[in-house]
Amino acid sequence: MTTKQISHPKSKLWMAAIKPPMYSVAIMPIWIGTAIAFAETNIFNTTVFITFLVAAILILAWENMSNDVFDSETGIDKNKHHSLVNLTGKKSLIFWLANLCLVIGLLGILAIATWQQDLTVIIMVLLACALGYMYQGPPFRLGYQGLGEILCFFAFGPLLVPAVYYSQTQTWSIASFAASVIVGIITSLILFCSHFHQVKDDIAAGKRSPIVRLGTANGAKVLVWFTASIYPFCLLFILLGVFPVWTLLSWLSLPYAIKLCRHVQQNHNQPEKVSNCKFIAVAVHFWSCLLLGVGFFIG
Ligand SMILES: C/C(=C\COP(=O)(O)OP(=O)(O)O)CCC[C@H](C)CCC[C@H](C)CCCC(C)C
Ligand SMILES: O=C(O)C1=CC(=O)c2ccccc2C1=O
Repeated sequence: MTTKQISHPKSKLWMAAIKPPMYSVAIMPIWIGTAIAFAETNIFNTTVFITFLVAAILILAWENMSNDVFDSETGIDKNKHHSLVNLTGKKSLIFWLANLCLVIGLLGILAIATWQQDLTVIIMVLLACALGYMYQGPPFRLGYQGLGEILCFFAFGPLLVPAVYYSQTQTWSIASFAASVIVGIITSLILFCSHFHQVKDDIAAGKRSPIVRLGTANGAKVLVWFTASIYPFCLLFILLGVFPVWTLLSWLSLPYAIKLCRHVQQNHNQPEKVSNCKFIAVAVHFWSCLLLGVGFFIG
């Protein structure tokens, strides 16, 4: 009985620390880049697809583990019980595990570059990783200046999606750049949502997140505009003939987008209630990206 009572919250903390749903932000750009490549060229290289997928998951694991390590140094995570460093008490173990994930992930991308005899993909992924480091690592810590969303947009959007397309085809595509704008915006929205419940801790640690800068009420308004923007963007790309009409399927994610905006508007200043909004944003990301890729496939 006692073991059960203690072990349940502990396992919940571990799940919160590992955050499995968050890994869809690494998977979906690979899906979309590959779907566009297949739709436009009929090329699908399974080995490259699986290698990129596993590498992306490992690189995101590095980003998240090293985030807990770097945040433990600034004191911002002192109340975050689900930080891997706080959970294990072993900062250097987490640091080296993170680096191991990064090295294996980058070796996967290097393998793709070697098969292709072309450094383009590894250079683009290295640039994305550099942005990921600058978000949280010393001496930059740009996330503390409120610049994380811009880095996130470029890393997961215009760097990653065209890199995936290139890994399949060794050419460029306007559609992959257009799709990368949508993927970049939705991924940055997840990061934006993750700040609403942390205002107090962020201010105490000197982190000027966008929500600290704007206030939670204005942040909720900005969220609505950016969330809404992805749907007209999709329509615009269809009207311009860049996307097939079937990509309108991504509009089926609208109920999640509406749920997200309503939830944040109602609870923006109540940390316990708003804290789950980043997972609603993950659902918007998942469904809109999945259906966008399906639209390319059918189209
Ligand atoms: C670690 C990230 C957010 C956590 O932020 P925060 O410290 O506010 O959260 P906690 O409260 O949980 O401490 C994500 C940061 C994203 C970053 C700006 C860009 C990452 C780039 C990737 C490493 C590139 C990935 C490429 C790959 C998938 C091939
Ligand atoms: O823990 C988080 O809050 C986030 C983790 C993460 O990997 C990620 C990736 C891309 C955008 C946002 C986020 C997070 O917010």
